[in-house]
Amino acid sequence: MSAGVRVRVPASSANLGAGFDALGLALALHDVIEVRPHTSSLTVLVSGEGADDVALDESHLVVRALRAAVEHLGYDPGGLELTCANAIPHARGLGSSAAAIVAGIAAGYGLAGVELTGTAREDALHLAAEFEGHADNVAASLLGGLVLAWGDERTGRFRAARVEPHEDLSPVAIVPAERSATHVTRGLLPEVVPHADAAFAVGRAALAVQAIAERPDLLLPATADTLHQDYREKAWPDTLRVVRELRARGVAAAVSGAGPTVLALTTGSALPRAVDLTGFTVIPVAVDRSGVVVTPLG
Ligand SMILES: Nc1ncnc2c1ncn2[C@@H]1O[C@H](COP(=O)(O)OP(=O)(O)OP(=O)(O)O)[C@@H](O)[C@H]1O
Ligand SMILES: N[C@@H](CCO)C(=O)O
Repeated sequence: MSAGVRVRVPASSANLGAGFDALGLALALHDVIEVRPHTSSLTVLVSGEGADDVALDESHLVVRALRAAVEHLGYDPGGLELTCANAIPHARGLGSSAAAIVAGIAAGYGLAGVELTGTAREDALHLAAEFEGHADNVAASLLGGLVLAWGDERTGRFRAARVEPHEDLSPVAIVPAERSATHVTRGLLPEVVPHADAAFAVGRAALAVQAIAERPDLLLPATADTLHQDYREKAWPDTLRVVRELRARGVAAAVSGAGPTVLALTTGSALPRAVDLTGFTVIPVAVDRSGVVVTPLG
């Protein structure tokens, strides 16, 4: 029987401008969970982010994802002790829910002795994306680097491709204290957008892949958006002010995921002092290139 597993999972920033629900970048800010066999059915201990407010029972997001994974694999892990050391801020647009889901699924695979490679990894991605509702953040947390995510209209399955980001890329997360729930700001989006806005977004999202992988000099035009940021402005007006002021000064800034964090994609230069960042915490954060890592406990 497995002595348990340790799982390290990265944060992520989705959209990256116009790549709504399609592009994601893994960030080197990690939650670490450990899962061990236990005599009682379930014990959950949480430290760090969310310690005061997440559920400590079967409804805990990591537990729900782990249960879904072992059920999918036909494995019964018995009683479990889960400890979570969380560093990813919750409800700020840094993919905390996706990281929790990927951590739970990876732990389930680890307990069942199934390596997250090949078709097992493809299955895990689909399972995680079904949980989250879209694949951009979960793909980044699973695979690391830059990810391009899509749903296959033939099979109904979520898929993702990984691209290696340029070595000079230096993301900066500009994180406000306020939270914003993704399901709330998704509710602010329109059913349809003008064709010209869709055409603009297609070009910029495609450009974003090239800029992040090969051409950091193109990051500013590559991170312009017409699909979601303005529609969500009333949820976080100060976030959009910061995005606009940074962009006006040549910094490739976009709303991170569903906000309210601002992601600046720099090549190491300092942020302009003229932009008022009062109330925000500035966190330079490297690209995570490895994705989720599962280690057996001895
Ligand atoms: N490590 C975790 N353990 C348990 N629950 C979590 C964890 N991380 C996130 N959650 C749950 O997910 C919620 C946040 O999810 P939400 O999708 O709104 O934001 P996010 O994932 O941080 O940001 P975004 O999706 O915009 O990148 C938290 O309020 C909490 O209920
Ligand atoms: N693409 C998602 C990312 C946040 O989960 C959104 O913007 O709603």
